[in-house]
Amino acid sequence: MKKEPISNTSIIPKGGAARAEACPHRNRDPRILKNDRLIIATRESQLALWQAEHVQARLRALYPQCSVELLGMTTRGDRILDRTLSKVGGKGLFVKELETALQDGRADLAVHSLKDVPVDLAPEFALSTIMEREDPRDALVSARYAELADMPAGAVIGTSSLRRESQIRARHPHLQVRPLRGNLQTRLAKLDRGEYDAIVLAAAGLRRLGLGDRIRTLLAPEDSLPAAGQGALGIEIRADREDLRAVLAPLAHAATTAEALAERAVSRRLGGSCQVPLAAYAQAQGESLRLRALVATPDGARIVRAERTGAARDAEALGLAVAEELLAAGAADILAALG
Ligand SMILES: NCc1[nH]cc(CCC(=O)O)c1CC(=O)O
Repeated sequence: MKKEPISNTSIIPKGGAARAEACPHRNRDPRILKNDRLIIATRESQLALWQAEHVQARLRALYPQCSVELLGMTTRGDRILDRTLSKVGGKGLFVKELETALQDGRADLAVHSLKDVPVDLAPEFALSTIMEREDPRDALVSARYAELADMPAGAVIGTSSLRRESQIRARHPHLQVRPLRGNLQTRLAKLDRGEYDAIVLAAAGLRRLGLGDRIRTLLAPEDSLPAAGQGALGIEIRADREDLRAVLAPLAHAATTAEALAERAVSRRLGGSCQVPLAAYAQAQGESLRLRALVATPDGARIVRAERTGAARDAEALGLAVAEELLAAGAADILAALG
């Protein structure tokens, strides 16, 4: 296999000189944080930077004495722009370089779109914190069409997500689905150049970048069930950094955490690779959690769905139960056929 060049990294200067004081917790408990400086590893796409800066701002507000800086990195997933990611190795592509920075101590935490975090991390890493979710739905972006149902036969719709593609093909078999890659700005530019009649993107990314006005329609979960973790941010640390768990605890969001645990349990049980059109979407309401999931063939000819409501505190068990139901209802055959 060809060896990729090692990542180019840079400390991104932000908002003046770093302060050098010690970094106590609000309670001034010196055990809480060993260092006076926290470094956040992040990809350098605009969306990744927005997300890392969001975490940086939250941490600075919680710990004003502490210097919180970003370490920007380019991952393999960012460098491979010409191929559909599911064909070249899947989700780990966006995470690995950031994990290397955690491993060798160049960074303390990594901020990810939770959707891009593999369900099974290596044992030396931990998903310590799941933050409040943005709108988890998919969005239709188009200058020409307000609804998928308005698009005429042969119209071209862009997405490189097997999950989106199979659901579109199932309901709108007369449309042409063409691959669409690149960061958000690149994808929008391709649409604006007329390479597509419409594209489908996560609403969360568009909103975060102030591009919410590009959304024509939010797709209902019945039409485009979201991916596990879509719209949520996850913070990854080295599993042995107990000191950081308490530091990050105030950033966790209980309802999103329950939703994400249920959704990720479905992906884990079903093998969660990008090769399989798989969607899992949970909605917490008080103590209860409604979970919907599906597995499809890439052409959308078969879609197996399952839905259950359970207790939010048993989120992972709910995810497993829904996964078992999918398998029994035919997902096992679909997964076997995809190899
Ligand atoms: N797969 C890329 C990716 N990872 C996270 C987001 C959007 C933000 C989110 O879902 O949190 C996107 C873009 C997209 O799906 O349109």
